[in-house]
Amino acid sequence: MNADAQREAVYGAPPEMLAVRDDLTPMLSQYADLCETHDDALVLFQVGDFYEAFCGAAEAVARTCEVTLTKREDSTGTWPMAGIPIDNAAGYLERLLDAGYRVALADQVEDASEASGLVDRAVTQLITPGTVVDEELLEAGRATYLGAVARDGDDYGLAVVDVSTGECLVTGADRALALEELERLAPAELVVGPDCDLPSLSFDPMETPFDPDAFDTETARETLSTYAPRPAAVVESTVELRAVGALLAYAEYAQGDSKLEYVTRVTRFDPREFLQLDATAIRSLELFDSRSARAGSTLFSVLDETACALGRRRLESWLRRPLVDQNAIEARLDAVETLADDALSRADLRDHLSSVYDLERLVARIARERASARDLRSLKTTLDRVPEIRATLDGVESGLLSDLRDSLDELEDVRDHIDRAIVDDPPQEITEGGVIAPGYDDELDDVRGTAEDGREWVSNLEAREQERTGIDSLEVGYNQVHGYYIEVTNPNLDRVPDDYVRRQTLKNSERFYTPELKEREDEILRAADRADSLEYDLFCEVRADVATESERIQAVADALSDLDVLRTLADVAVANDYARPQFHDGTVSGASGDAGIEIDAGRHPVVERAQDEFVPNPTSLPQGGVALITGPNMSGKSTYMRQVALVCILAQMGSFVPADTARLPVVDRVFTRVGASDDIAGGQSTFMREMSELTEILHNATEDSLVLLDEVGRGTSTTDGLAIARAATEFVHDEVGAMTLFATHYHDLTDTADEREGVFNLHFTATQTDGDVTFLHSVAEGPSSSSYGVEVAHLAGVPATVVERARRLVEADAADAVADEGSSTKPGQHRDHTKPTEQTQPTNHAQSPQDETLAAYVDGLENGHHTDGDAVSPESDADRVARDVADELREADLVDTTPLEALNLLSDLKRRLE
Ligand SMILES: Nc1ncnc2c1ncn2[C@@H]1O[C@H](COP(=O)(O)OP(=O)(O)OP(=O)(O)O)[C@@H](O)[C@H]1O
Repeated sequence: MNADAQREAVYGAPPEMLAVRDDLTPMLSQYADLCETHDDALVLFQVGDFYEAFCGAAEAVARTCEVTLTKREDSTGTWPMAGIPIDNAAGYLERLLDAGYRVALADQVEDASEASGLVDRAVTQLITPGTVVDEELLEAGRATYLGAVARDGDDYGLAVVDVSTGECLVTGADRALALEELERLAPAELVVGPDCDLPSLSFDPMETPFDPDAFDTETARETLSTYAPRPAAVVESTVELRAVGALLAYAEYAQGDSKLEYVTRVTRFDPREFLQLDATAIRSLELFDSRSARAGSTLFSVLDETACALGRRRLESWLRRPLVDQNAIEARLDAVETLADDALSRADLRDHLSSVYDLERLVARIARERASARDLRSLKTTLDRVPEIRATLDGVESGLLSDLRDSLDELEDVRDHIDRAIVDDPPQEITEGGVIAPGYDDELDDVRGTAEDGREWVSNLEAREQERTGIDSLEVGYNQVHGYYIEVTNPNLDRVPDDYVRRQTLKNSERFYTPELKEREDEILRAADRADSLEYDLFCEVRADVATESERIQAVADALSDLDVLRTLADVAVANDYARPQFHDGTVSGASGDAGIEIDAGRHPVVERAQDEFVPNPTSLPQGGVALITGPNMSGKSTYMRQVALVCILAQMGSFVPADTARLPVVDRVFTRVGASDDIAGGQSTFMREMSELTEILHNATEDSLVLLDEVGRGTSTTDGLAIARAATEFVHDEVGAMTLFATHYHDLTDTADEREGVFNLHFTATQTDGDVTFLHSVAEGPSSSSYGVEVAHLAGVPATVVERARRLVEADAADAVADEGSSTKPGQHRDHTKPTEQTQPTNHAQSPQDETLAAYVDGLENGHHTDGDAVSPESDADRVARDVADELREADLVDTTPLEALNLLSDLKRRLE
């Protein structure tokens, strides 16, 4: 049995109970019923202060939570049983979730003391990765999404909801785009509609089977209409409607079949309204997760100076979805600039925002009737900061900041209500009194007065009775079991008056009560009980009243989230010396002239923080330009390429950038094919993965895209790899026109620059002394002459004998190559590195408009010409190159040449000959 099957085996009613169903005790019968109606989860059944599970489920709970497996015995049998204490259930629930269980909490839904017979129980909450709402089980700064996908032919609908905050998003797209969006949102749990047929994803959501009828168009419309009166105004297609309808239906089911009152807005978005970043780009640019040894160093960690959880979640969402609307970007940049120039306001804002509670989750708890009196007070404390925050923003220049200021509703009515109703420092429990402030409710004040008078009477009793009896040691006390008593020590018992009634005998004393004391006691207890239940009712009323303002509070939360991010970006810009990026007018394709990427002294925001010194580098990548970047291993090629992409991403999320100046286009997508990594889980070899990522880029990149290619082709033989690299470079340049940075160790590729105007060479250099290489990390024009691979191997500690042998092999190979070229290559017979062999031809998918061009392109390469019709004349070129090489060899001064220089020269000559 696999793990899933093992878990599912304990869902549903235990077969051994079903076998004696009619004989079960009423309680176990109720348990079996609830297990049957919730047979997609492990039912935890409230019995007093514990959640209990029986039979197979008990064994699973005992094993997973490391609690004792006990048994419950009754007339119908002996049932294995395990229980977890409700008071600290969170830790145990987390273990069950981590082990992959779905858990249904069957709570007692009536007061056990008021129940006649069996206490009523119902499943109030399903706990699964996408439906958890308990603060302890949620990550503070990260949205936890529950998602649903629906399909209609080639169209997909995708919806997500964060049940802890009420954020609900829906979108629709073709398969590729929908999958990309799914990867970007990475819901923790996914309800998959009929026929969706999803591929394996790069994250690992729990896939939840749910009633396929929920995806039915009419059912979905009905579900959505309780959240949005006019569903048609929210979604743009039935497939979107089906996704969001099913999503909300499942979320309601998970919350004990109740409407999610705090989902006050369903927001539709179009993925094309954002800079598209697929999972590969997000991963390889290390936006959120670090793959390198510098664990924890990600772009997000560099940016995360947020003051509150609201800001942290918003920052994550801005970084995942940079904008493409230039006006919106500029509005954010204006706001960041305003705050960057105003250290005082920035500090004030930080101060205020750091005492802001997680309003979104508070509101959700309030609406779900799970908020405590402390939660209401936290809400009040947070709202108290709003006027101060507004005041900080008084007279700000930025349009966005003043809009945010205006949307900060001070919610005076809500604040005032909470302030009047709830005491300053309420207890955690809401059923035991002490929650409602004096003066809020007349009846409560009366009842409290009665109890108070009674207590006062009791507190004076001791003195009165001492005087009446003449027993100085007489004491009045109280205990939970016996209530109030008058205690007299044994030597004084003969002085006890007649109206004393014996209550309890101790070793050295006797305890008594008087009829009057009893009467007062009953009065006090009645009044205290009445006060507690009145307080509870009043508290629920206040909570319900506040819940009706959810939408207003959410709007404040929204504005505070944005503010915290803008303030954070300003802080980061100042602390790290970032500059405001300038955008060209319109996108690349819409502009003329200087439309490419121009960065002066750019830095990699994460690497620069991880080391003492960082060498800034310029970038000048014109529209449609392809930069081929060569240089030794470890010289900084990948860092350089990534820093360009990160600058673009930062700029489009509204952040300043690590550079002296940056003039940028608005790019529509950032594509990366960076580093060779196996996708064993996805069943792809390194090379297959590399090729499918390349295919993805060649199909989808546009002239507004930025493409990073790092060592494409290295997963196969040199000849094939080089051919693929060359064909891809030419295609990206000739057909796609995307701005491209291509790092390569194929030095032979660099001559593409001679053939195509938009292709140019950049290289990174290193100096070598006594066999050791020092990297300069600075980019320069033109191709590099050597990769210094053997020297880097030496630096990395490869044993000296191996390094020495490698060095000799390289020298011999270079010498052979020269000899080969001299003896066997005749003009017109040079090796054609551009010609892919059969098994490496890119597959013709013929799916996108670019496919046909791509296929034609590869055809062209095979037939020795290019699709752009530029006939090259290999023979005359070869003659010329051979002559130049011969001249250079003749002129070389071998006496003053170091072995490395000789090797470089050889490599260069060889490259040119080939
Ligand atoms: N501009 C820079 N200034 C200072 N250090 C740098 C710079 N660029 C890169 N480095 C350092 O050099 C290391 C190697 O850089 P990087 O991985 O970019 O090299 P590479 O040329 O892509 O190597 P390979 O070809 O082996 O993939 C980085 O981890 C970083 O520590």
